Amino acid sequence: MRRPLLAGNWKMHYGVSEGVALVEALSADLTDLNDRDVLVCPPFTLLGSLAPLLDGTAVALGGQNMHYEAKGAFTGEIAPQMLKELGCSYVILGHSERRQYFGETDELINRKAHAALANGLKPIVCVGEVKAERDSGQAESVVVGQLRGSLAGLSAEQLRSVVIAYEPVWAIGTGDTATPADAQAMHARIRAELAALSDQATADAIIIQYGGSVKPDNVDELMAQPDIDGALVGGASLKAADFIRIVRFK
Ligand SMILES: O=C[C@H](O)COP(=O)(O)O
Repeated sequence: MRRPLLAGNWKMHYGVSEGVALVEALSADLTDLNDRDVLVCPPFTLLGSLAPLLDGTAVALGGQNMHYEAKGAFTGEIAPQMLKELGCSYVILGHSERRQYFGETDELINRKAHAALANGLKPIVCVGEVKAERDSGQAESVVVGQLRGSLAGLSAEQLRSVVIAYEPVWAIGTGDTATPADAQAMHARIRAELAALSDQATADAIIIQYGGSVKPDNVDELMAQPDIDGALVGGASLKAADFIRIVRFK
């Protein structure tokens, strides 16, 4: 009943010509998808060039971050409606790189989540523990705390438009993936927490993506887990053939 969402987070990679070539390859191939959703989140500077190319295709467009205010003196920031105007339907919020390098807190991510929903953008709210937290047995409590903080004050109806991305930080860009069993266990814990924050029917409707070194050779096993509903893909989303294979998980 949940429709898988395969998303590519390009992070700070590619200029316009490389981005155009990548989305042309993706949209030319991914024409026959009727049981899954596909999303690319390029740098802000590419959105205006890529939006017209993706219009009418199966590939949706998203931002990698945004500010929660509608406008104002916030040098270097992007407002929700600026993403909407450029054709974005999703926005990644609270990616671990935003938390780690730019000091984003659950409280800030929560403000952004409310602003995204108020502006008709589906937030992909990222959570995940660092290695030391996993090694000391704190992974679940860290992730639950991030969920409670980032999703505070959202109604059940709003939660149905939220996507959660569980990304263990130690698995990002390292080639080290959580085992399918460990990932499934955390996804089930996340879903239980979503039910506690709303109700079971709402929790059962929410897409929970896994992220962290998802590749063509491990996607099938991850996607076979009952609570893994998609992937947030970094490195492997930069190559058309790899991302297409991930989207076409079996
Ligand atoms: O947003 C994507 C994640 O940070 C995963 O990145 P990765 O696939 O390069 O490990």
